[in-house]
Amino acid sequence: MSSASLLPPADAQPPVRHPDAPAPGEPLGAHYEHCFGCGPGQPHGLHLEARAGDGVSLTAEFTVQPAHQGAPGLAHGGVLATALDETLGSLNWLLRTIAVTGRLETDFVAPVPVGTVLHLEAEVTAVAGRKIYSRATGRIGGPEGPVAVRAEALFIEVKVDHFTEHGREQEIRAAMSDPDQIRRSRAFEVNP
Ligand SMILES: CCCCCCCC(=O)SCCNC(=O)CCNC(=O)[C@H](O)C(C)(C)COP(=O)(O)OP(=O)(O)OC[C@H]1O[C@@H](n2cnc3c(N)ncnc32)[C@H](O)[C@@H]1OP(=O)(O)O
Repeated sequence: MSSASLLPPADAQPPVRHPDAPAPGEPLGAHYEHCFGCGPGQPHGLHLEARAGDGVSLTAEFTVQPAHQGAPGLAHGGVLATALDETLGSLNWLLRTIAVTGRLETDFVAPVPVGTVLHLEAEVTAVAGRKIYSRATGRIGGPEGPVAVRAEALFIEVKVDHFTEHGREQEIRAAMSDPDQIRRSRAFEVNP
């Protein structure tokens, strides 16, 4: 049961897939080398890999590593919430909207053992002004496997200044000076 702030208002609109969004089945790639959710440069990160789906939806996979434990042999709940947050956040790339998580509500349905491949699917359900409503499900072992986690979220559209004003200067400078234009833009999720 989600809280009232996650219910789209009456004037909400269906999401619109950006014409330049990656085709269904295409990997989205990491948006930032050092992102804990998807970055290849984080040794203990989730290394979550997302692929575009139809409309404003996607699928993602995350393999639970020993570094992600909470209890012996079981994934930490906060790590699972991170996987959901990352998956839901990646949807905004299909809208080409820069947005951050305002609210994330998670149901932990079943424990997730280390070694599990968590198969996630997510979709944007509605957009109302700067507010983007979305939901995700994570299943154990395969896309049709048993449900382990579910989430609903509200992302809020922001300007790139959100990152440049609040982030630490040394990382901002490094990301800004990346010669790869797409990587540089995606670090801040800016429309390249
Ligand atoms: C590919 C990328 C993958 C990335 C995946 C990971 C994504 C993340 O984890 S992002 C990091 C975590 N999130 C953050 O750090 C965000 C921190 N929070 C903030 O910076 C601000 O609170 C921010 C930007 C969300 C909203 O502030 P601001 O821009 O001043 O907007 P504000 O006017 O307060 O709110 C706008 C609307 O959203 C609503 N809203 C804002 N926050 C919430 C909330 N927590 N719950 C419900 N509604 C909210 C407001 O009620 C308001 O609604 P309305 O327009 O109907 O009045």
